[in-house]
Amino acid sequence: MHIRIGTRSSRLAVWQAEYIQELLRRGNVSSELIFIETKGDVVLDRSLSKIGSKGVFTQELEDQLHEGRIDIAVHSAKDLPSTLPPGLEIIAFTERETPNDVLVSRNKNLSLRSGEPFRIGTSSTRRVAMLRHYCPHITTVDMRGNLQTRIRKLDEGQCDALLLAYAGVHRMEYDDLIVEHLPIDQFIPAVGQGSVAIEVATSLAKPLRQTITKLINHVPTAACLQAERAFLARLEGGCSIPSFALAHWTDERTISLTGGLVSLDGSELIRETVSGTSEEATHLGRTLAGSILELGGNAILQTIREQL
Ligand SMILES: NCc1[nH]cc(CCC(=O)O)c1CC(=O)O
Repeated sequence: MHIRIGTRSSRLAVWQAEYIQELLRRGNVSSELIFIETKGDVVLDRSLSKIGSKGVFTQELEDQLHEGRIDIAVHSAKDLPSTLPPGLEIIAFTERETPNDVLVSRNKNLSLRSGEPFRIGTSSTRRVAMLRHYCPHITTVDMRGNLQTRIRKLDEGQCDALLLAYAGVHRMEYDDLIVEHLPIDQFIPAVGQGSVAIEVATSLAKPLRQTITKLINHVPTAACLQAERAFLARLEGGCSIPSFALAHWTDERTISLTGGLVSLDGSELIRETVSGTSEEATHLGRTLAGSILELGGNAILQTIREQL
């Protein structure tokens, strides 16, 4: 068995693809990497919400899946839209890395808790809105590009710190630059943060599919992501809306899902927690989205759509 893996060529994408190669190798499955550029890699002068929220980092890989030039596409689960195009599906999610966000800086004394004003580089609508909500003394600077590019911009003095997913910072071995771990009960991450997803064409041969799922899929993570992604799908939002959700799997096969929405100006933050069995994961996500929309989420989304 040999698998052609499609991946973007940023260092984080390659780390993820090589991690998948290693999981396959443990099951004696050989593989090769095929590098594919996406719009998100090429267009760096516009914010993601302006390029068009859906599939910015996934479209070109999906085209290659459809054409049968690659067997699987590897993505950060966070970058995958909540609804996939017809003919494609996700068959595995890797075990999730610690999901929180971290503050990255050359200045060890910086802290969001101190109340001191400083500038944070980020292009995430969620992070900007959450900072406005929890830390109004902070200024944000719009900043696109992969991790290496952002750290270069930090070093050039375009900002004093970056707000990033721990998963990516750790995988790129920038742990030394972490000056603060953000509290997970306030700064709830984006749906899927910290897990790697495997996307395939629904036509992929069954034995291949079963082997991949067996070697790569982490059942508790997959159940959590199913709940989180159902939440996101119901909000019909990609990365351009400031939504957040994180599910926890407890040993009794129970999932607890916390998530919500924050208005772009940070003035309103709506969040709720629901729990149920892992079999009801999709239902949990939809239920959470329903109550968030009712509790004021509809109005927040309406305002955002008018501004985009
Ligand atoms: N939006 C880009 C992106 N997609 C996945 C990660 C980090 C790794 C992960 O969450 O799997 C990042 C960078 C970041 O948000 O800091």
